[in-house]
Amino acid sequence: MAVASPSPQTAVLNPTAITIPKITIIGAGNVGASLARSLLSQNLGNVVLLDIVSGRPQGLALDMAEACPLEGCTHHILGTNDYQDTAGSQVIVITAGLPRKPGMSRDDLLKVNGRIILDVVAKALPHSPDAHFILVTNPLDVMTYLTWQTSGLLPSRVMGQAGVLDSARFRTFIAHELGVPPQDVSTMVLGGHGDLMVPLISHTTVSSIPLTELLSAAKIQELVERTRHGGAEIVNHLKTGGAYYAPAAATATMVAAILQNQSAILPVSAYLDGQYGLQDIYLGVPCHLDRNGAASIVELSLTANEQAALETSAQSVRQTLEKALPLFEA
Ligand SMILES: NC(=O)c1ccc[n+]([C@@H]2O[C@H](COP(=O)([O-])OP(=O)(O)OC[C@H]3O[C@@H](n4cnc5c(N)ncnc54)[C@H](O)[C@@H]3O)[C@@H](O)[C@H]2O)c1
Ligand SMILES: O=C(O)C[C@H](O)C(=O)O
Repeated sequence: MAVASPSPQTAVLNPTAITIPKITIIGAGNVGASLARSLLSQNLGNVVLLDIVSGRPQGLALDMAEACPLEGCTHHILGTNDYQDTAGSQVIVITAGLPRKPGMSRDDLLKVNGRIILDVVAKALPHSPDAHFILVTNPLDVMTYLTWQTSGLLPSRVMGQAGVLDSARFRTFIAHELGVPPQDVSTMVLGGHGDLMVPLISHTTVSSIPLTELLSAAKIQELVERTRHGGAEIVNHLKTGGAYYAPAAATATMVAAILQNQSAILPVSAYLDGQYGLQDIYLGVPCHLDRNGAASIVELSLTANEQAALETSAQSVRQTLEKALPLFEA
C-alpha cells in the first residue's frame, strides 16, 4: 500500500515550535505530590518531581501518569532523583524539607531546612539558570531570602508561597461564618508566614460589601486569630505533618500566574527594597505575577494599625533571618 505524503498543512506544522513549559518540584512529599497532581490536572506543563528518597518520586509519577488517561491531562510527569532531569525548567518549586509537629513553630525548622534548601538550590540552579524559584519550605520568608542570597538571582525571580494560602484560609473562615461562597470573599493577608501575619480588614469585602458592615469587630478578630494559627490548627489534627491540599492549590495559582503571564495581583513573599518602608527582607506583599516573576510590588494604602502590624511581623522575620545568616554563610 502506498504511503500518503503529508498534506500541505501537516508539512507546515513544526512540532518543535510548540514549547511546553517544564515545571520542577523538588520534594515529593505531601505538598510536592499534591502540587504535581494540581499542575497536571490544569495542564500547566510537563512536571518533574524530584526527591532525595529513591523510588518515591518514580512511584508517585507513574501513579499520576496512569490517572492521566482518565482525567484529561495531556502533559507528562517524570519522577527522578537526578537533577539532570530538571534541566531547562521555567519554574522550580521547592517543597523539600521537614514539616513541623504539634508544639513546634515554623522557625524551629530553621537549621535543618536551611541546610536542605542550600543543597537543593546549589544542585538545581546550574541546570535551569533561567528558572523562577518558588519556595514553600518553612520557615518560609527566611528560606526564600536564603535562596535569593545563595542563588545570586534577581529578587523578582525568587519568591515564596504563603499569602495566597493564608488569604484562602481567611476567605474560607469568613465564608463559613456568613454562609456565602468563598469566591465572594476578597481579601489579602500580608506579612511573614507566621503567627504575626496581617489579614487586611480594610481591604476585605464580601460581594463588594466591606466586612466591617457584616460582622462585629469581635467576630472579625476571632477569624483573624484563626487565620494566623491556621497552619497549626491542621498540624494539631494531623499530628505528623502539616497541611498540603490548600498549600498545593496556592502554589499552583502562582505557577499559573507566571507561566500564563497573567499579571495577577497575588500576595507573595517578595524582596522589599523600601516598599512599605521595609528594606532587605522577604515578606508577604501584593505583587503582579507574570512571566517576569514578582517584578512589580503593589503598595496598598494601609491603616496605621495595619502598617504597624506589618512592621511587627517584619521584625519577627528579621530576627529569624539574623539567626540564619551566620549559620549559612559560605
Ligand atoms: N509555605 C507554606 O504555605 C507551606 C505550606 C505547607 C507546608 N509547608 C512546608 O513545606 C515543607 C514540606 O512539607 P510536606 O508536608 O510536603 O513535608 P513531607 O515530609 O511530606 O515532604 C518533604 C519531602 O522533602 C524531601 N526531602 C528532604 N530533603 C530533601 C533534599 N535534600 N532533596 C530533595 N528532597 C528532599 C523528603 O524526602 C520528603 O519527601 C515543610 O517545610 C512545610 O513546613 C509550607
Ligand atoms: O503550618 C505549617 O507548619 C505548614 C504551613 O506553613 C501552613 O501554614 O499550613
